Amino acid sequence: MMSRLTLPAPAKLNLMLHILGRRADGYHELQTLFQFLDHADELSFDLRDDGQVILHSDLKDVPHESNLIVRAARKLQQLTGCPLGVDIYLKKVLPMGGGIGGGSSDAATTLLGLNHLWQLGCSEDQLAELGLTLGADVPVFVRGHAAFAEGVGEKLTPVDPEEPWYVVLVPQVFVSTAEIFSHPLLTRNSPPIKMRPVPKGNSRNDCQPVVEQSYPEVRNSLNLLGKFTDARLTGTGSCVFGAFPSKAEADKVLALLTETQTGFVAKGSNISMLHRTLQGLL
Ligand SMILES: C[C@](O)(CO)[C@H](O)COP(=O)(O)OP(=O)(O)OC[C@H]1O[C@@H](n2ccc(N)nc2=O)[C@H](O)[C@@H]1O
Ligand SMILES: Nc1ncnc2c1ncn2[C@@H]1O[C@H](COP(=O)(O)OP(=O)(O)OP(=O)(O)O)[C@@H](O)[C@H]1O
Repeated sequence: MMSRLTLPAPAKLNLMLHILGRRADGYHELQTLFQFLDHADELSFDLRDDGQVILHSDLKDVPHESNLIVRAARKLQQLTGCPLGVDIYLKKVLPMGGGIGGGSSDAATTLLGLNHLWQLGCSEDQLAELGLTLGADVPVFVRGHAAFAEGVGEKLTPVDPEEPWYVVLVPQVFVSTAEIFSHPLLTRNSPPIKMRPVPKGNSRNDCQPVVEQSYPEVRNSLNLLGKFTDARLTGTGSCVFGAFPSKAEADKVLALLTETQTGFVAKGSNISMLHRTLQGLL
């Protein structure tokens, strides 16, 4: 009998995000740079032999069957014909609708975790392809390496940017990704850039102007963090981040902002916590 498997589902940042155009199906062509954070949800998997997938979580707003964790597990059963089931326990740490990819990361951790628990032997390519059907951000979490992404986010080139400490502020608003991508004023015609070398400094997120305009809380957080360092939106928000050379400096800045802001400090990492944990199991 295999014991319980516990794995992290870390957050990501989009260090830059350019929108190049819109495809016929409404999805947008992007260029973005993904890096992981050492800050994560935690998922535990207990094997069941009756084929049932049961998620135990305190997430009240997401119905069981539409949770990306359950959807990922079911898709994996369908792909492989696996007769086994699982009890999954979710400890939610990452803010939802924050642009740090919590739901997508949970899905990826479920795919890799169940591939291990159910001993399916699926390749990373297969899991990344399946992941893309769950969300544009899932493949990078399946791969687990910081990357330039093109296409809708699925064409990944691994890269190794610096790994600073980040202050991430979490404005208390929910930003809908679909709403931002359908905004009439969104920039959709950025020229493609050369993805190498890794662009440094003054890069931008094309979603930021429309998000700032629609959500004054986000603009406020950007202004506050911007007093200390270059501050930017991740994904479609609401979270904003800034880099610092040490944990001590990041902690100091967060402490100065805690009166009005919610946030956390986390190290950037080019190999995701999930993959570091899985490597430790082998
Ligand atoms: C903004 C990013 O977080 C950057 O990493 C991702 O591109 C969004 O990834 P995600 O949350 O996994 O997005 P999905 O769940 O696939 O899509 C949510 C909605 O965002 C829009 N969407 C998303 C990704 C993309 N490249 N173009 C889009 O237009 C679509 O309207 C879609 O209905
Ligand atoms: N396991 C899950 N955790 C969080 N959200 C989930 C989960 N499953 C489904 N969802 C749904 O997905 C929505 C987006 O959640 P998520 O936390 O991934 O947002 P996000 O950080 O903005 O993601 P992204 O950066 O990919 O745009 C939630 O509002 C919720 O309805």
